[in-house]
Order: sequence, then structure tokens, then C-alpha cells
Amino acid sequence: MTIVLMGAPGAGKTSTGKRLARRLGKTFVDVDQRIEEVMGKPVAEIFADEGEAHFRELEEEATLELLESHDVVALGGGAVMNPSIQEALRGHDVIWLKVSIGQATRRVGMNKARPLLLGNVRGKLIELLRERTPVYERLATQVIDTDGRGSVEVADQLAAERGAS
Ligand SMILES: Nc1ncnc2c1ncn2[C@@H]1O[C@H](COP(=O)(O)OP(=O)(O)OP(=O)(O)O)[C@@H](O)[C@H]1O
Ligand SMILES: O=C(O)C1=C[C@@H](O)[C@@H](O)[C@H](O)C1
Ligand SMILES: [Mg+2]
Repeated sequence: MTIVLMGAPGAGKTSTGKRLARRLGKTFVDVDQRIEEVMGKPVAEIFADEGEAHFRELEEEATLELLESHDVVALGGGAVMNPSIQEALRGHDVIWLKVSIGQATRRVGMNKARPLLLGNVRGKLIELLRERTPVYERLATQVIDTDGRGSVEVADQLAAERGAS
């Protein structure tokens, strides 16, 4: 069973997932980072050069493969909206890192690496979360509220619950 981290931009999927895997002595992969390696450029440039639809195809292919080959997988923020990925998550340990709009906005800041949030970070996050929250709720086998908690603390709790000493 793969441990899967999902949540909004800024939820801490990358940072929490990396530490959780290290604590458990398991392999970790971040789907966004893997796509960037394969394409040789950042996600923002893939969006700009190839368009979002093409990124979503790359994301589907990479996610389905990595769910089978790694122990801990950090999904892209929007991956959960893809029906094939939703289906592939069945039977896995799917953790929703929950974050409020306020905290996510502060964490993400004005970072240009997140193309969907450009312009109005808070407004875009509100829109994304309105659409995605019911999906996260449906897919999650565990929900953890990360507001006011560092990614180290969150990762260590998740690791302890999974038997790390
Ligand atoms: N629980 C947390 N508390 C405070 N800050 C956090 C927490 N988790 C992550 N951060 C910080 O928020 C920022 C975003 O974290 P991270 O990149 O891990 O999120 P993400 O969910 O992977 O985002 P994205 O969807 O954009 O890849 C980083 O600067 C990170 O250090
Ligand atoms: O929330 C989203 O839809 C995205 C989040 C990032 O992880 C990247 O996968 C990309 O920027 C799209
Ligand atoms: Mg990330």
C-alpha cells in the first residue's frame, strides 16, 4: 500500500512527504518534481509552453506509474480532479493535508512556481479549494489539519502512527 499525500498548494505535500518517508525508511517521490526532471523545465514553463491540458496528461501518466513504484508519493495539487487518478488511489493510504486559505496563502506567498495561482493567490486558492475540497473529503482515508503546525511535526505524527520509532 502506497502512502499518498494530497492537498492544496502550500499544504506541505512535498516537505511533509519527504520527511515522512525518511522517518519510515521508505522511498519518496514528488510527482511535480518527477515531471520537471523528465521535461527538463519547471511546471510553470510546461504550463506556458505546452499548456495545462498537456501538463495534465503528463501528470496522469507519471502519477499512475509512481503510485506503483514508490512507497510515499506527493501528488500535484490538482491531480485529484482526474478520474483515472481517483480510481488508482483506491486501496492506498491517502492522507489529506488540510490547510486553511489564510495559511496556504502565507505559505505559498507570491511564488511564481505555481502557475495556477498567479495574479491573485488568495482568490485563486478560494476557487480551487471550493472545487477540490469535496473531492479531497471523498478520497481521503486520513485527514490531518496542518494549520499552525510545522511540516516536521505533521510528518512525525504521521510516521509515529505508521510505526516509526
Ligand atoms: N505544516 C506547515 N507549516 C508551515 N509551513 C509549511 C508547512 N508545510 C509546508 N510549509 C511551507 O510551505 C511552503 C509550501 O510547502 P510545500 O512545498 O511542501 O507544499 P506543497 O503542498 O508541496 O505545495 P505545491 O502544491 O505547490 O507543490 C514551503 O515553504 C514549506 O516550507
Ligand atoms: O493545484 C494545481 O492544480 C497544481 C499544483 C501543483 O502541484 C502543480 O501540479 C501545478 O502547478 C498544478
Ligand atoms: Mg509540492
